[in-house]
Amino acid sequence: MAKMYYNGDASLGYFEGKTVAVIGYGSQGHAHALNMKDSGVNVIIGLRQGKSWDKAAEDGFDVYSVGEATAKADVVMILLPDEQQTKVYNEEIKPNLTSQALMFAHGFNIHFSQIVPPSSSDVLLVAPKGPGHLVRRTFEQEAGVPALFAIYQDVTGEARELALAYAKAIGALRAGALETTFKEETETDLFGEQAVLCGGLTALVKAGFETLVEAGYQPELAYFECLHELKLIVDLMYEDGMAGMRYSISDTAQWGDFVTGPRIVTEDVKKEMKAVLTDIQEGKFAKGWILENQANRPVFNAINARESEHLIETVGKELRSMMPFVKSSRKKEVVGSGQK
Ligand SMILES: NC(=O)C1=CN([C@@H]2O[C@H](COP(=O)(O)OP(=O)(O)OC[C@H]3O[C@@H](n4cnc5c(N)ncnc54)[C@H](OP(=O)(O)O)[C@@H]3O)[C@@H](O)[C@H]2O)C=CC1
Ligand SMILES: CC[C@](O)(C(C)=O)C(=O)O
Repeated sequence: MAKMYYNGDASLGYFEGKTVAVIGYGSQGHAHALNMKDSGVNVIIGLRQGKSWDKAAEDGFDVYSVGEATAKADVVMILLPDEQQTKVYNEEIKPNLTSQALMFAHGFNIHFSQIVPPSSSDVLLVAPKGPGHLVRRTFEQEAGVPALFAIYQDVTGEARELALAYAKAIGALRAGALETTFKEETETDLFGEQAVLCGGLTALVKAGFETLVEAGYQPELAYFECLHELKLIVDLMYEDGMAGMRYSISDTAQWGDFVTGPRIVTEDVKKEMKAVLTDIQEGKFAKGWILENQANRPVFNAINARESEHLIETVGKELRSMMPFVKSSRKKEVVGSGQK
């Protein structure tokens, strides 16, 4: 088994007398900043004027422009949307860099050569394997979300100590961290979110919901069956693996799981997954996403509008409004682009 790193493998001593600038206060930004503050780290925030600025100030942080925060810090963690990082880096971060360590939560821009860092900075990533709002929520519950860390450039000889200290400060070492490379983190993260966690999952849920509704079943029932219960099933897998989930479900369900699952996710689906991975590895996906942003997101916006009007969303909104115990990260956090 690969070496895993836990709280005992890291020291927060790295941060003594140092300041960390968190650039961006969205999904990941607010979680890293608040968790680090609660861990005793001196954190400042770099932003443009707007909703996130107001929220970070309300949360008690000293907030500066991106350039000012960079200049004041020893460590700069870039938690801007991937597609905006290059411009902000070139215009506001780079001119203020002396020898600050430069950090990322995803390797996209370094791996695909959109950001070329100076040779004077340590360059590393700490990438939580979970949404930012859960990075914060689990931290508050004395738990954590696991993370990957990778060193791209180690000028000071302290980059690894920083990576582990940072992972500890945001609570990731309560769950465990694994060392990787920028290439491996970037390619696997893009694959996971496209093929399984976001793209694969939403397509599967929608297909199930549409199949039931088109066959004349009630949309509310289809929502409970294909979306709501998914969380309850995944919770069991999160707690005890697939065997744990299968322990809790009926034997009838387990038999259906065994004989029908492979009819849904066929060898053809796996073949397509391999093609998706190849597109990622060859930079085709990255190029498409970069160009889509340069064109002002015509395709992204069209699909986003269409998706938000899907029956599963309107029915789900209505049903969830009757379940006040269902936690919503959006109710508390209105900042960030919400695109990731
Ligand atoms: N979302 C997630 O859970 C995960 C994200 N990551 C990585 O973390 C990084 C951050 O992503 P995420 O947290 O989703 O981002 P969000 O879209 O949630 O937040 C982005 C933040 O950046 C600010 N911002 C945007 N543009 C600018 C700008 N031009 N100047 C200054 N501030 C700006 C936004 O402020 P404003 O309110 O002004 O728009 C907002 O505070 C990415 O590299 C992503 O890949 C990694 C793991 C999981
Ligand atoms: C699954 C999406 C993710 O990769 C994540 C929350 O880890 C992201 O980039 O947002």
